[in-house]
Amino acid sequence: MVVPTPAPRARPEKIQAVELPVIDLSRRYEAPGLIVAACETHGFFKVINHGVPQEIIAPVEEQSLRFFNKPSSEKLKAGPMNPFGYGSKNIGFNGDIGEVEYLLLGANPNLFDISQRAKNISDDDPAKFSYEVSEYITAVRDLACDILEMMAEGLSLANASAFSEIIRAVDGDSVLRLNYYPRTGCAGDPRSPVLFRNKRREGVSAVGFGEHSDPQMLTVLRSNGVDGLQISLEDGVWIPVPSDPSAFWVNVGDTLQAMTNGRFMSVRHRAVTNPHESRMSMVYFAAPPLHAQIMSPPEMVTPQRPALYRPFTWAEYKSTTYSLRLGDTRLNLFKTA
Ligand SMILES: C=C1C[C@]23C[C@@]1(O)CC[C@H]2[C@@]12CC[C@H](O)[C@@](C)(C(=O)O1)[C@H]2[C@@H]3C(=O)O
Ligand SMILES: O=C(O)CCC(=O)C(=O)O
Ligand SMILES: [Fe+2]
Repeated sequence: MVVPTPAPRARPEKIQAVELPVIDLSRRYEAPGLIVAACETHGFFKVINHGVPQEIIAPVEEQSLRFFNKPSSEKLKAGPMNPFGYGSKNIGFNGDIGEVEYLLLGANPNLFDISQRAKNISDDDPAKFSYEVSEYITAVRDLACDILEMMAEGLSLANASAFSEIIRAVDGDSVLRLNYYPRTGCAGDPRSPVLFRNKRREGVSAVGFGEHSDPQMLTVLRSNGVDGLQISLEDGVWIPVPSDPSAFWVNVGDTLQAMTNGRFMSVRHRAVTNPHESRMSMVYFAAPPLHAQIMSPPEMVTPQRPALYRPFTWAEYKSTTYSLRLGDTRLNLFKTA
């Protein structure tokens, strides 16, 4: 007789409002120290006065929203997601699902994926859209590199470009992800993976993008003024991240955790939907080239703090990531002991 495995019981979870670190990048003298502190305690912070003009952000956000509002048959022309393109509900290739639609685009200006895809994303002027996306990617990449340089300064590294030069490499593997979370209008949809009551505003919420850490070095995220991102510093406790369209939220990825020998933490996070408004996020993942060796600068490893992870290439880390589930803690597989 086959004994059915009981369905796993949902872990009780708690929502906890916490004040999150805010770094004013116009206060250049204090930013490096504050960024390092935020990366050690939260792996996450908001940047204001970041210098990315609204004129660069708005066209990409508007065109992307227009794309997500198209009928499914049109959107599918920008797919399948392999490895880039349009995807709906399926996240990765190992059975993860969420209440999310997305466009995953290669963000290396030298291997520019968007120029080929733009015609299936923007029908009014694909060349213009491709140009606008490339402007956005350049701006957020420069912002990511500035932040990485401030991190190196805050950590007193001899090489101030130790982190940023990897992201600036001509063959970098960075990615732009445009996520669209329809409002949870379809309560009772049997495909919704997790549904729970939203206590703050009566209604039902679903998990749009499940709990995970980002595998790359640094993530630079903005959303369209609708809340939904949450971070977790403690198992089962979720901290809501208020949306601020004038700012960017930045998080440490697994690769930077490894390069700082565990001093910075790659924060676990997720995105939830709400019954009132749809949400869109634009997420830039700053990644090394495939062949890059991920190892700590010498100052990060001391007799008191021996190497926590063995050296590995980004190609090795990426293929491990893609062989696992979204929520898996893949960096543990690279520990020295
Ligand atoms: C289930 C998966 C989707 C993902 C690759 C993975 O196997 C595990 C990590 C996922 C993630 C999370 C951050 C980024 O959104 C992403 C593009 C990445 O690099 O790792 C996604 C991957 C994806 O959606 O393909
Ligand atoms: O949409 C969001 O706010 C989070 C998305 C995310 O974590 C991701 O794309 O990796
Ligand atoms: Fe993420």
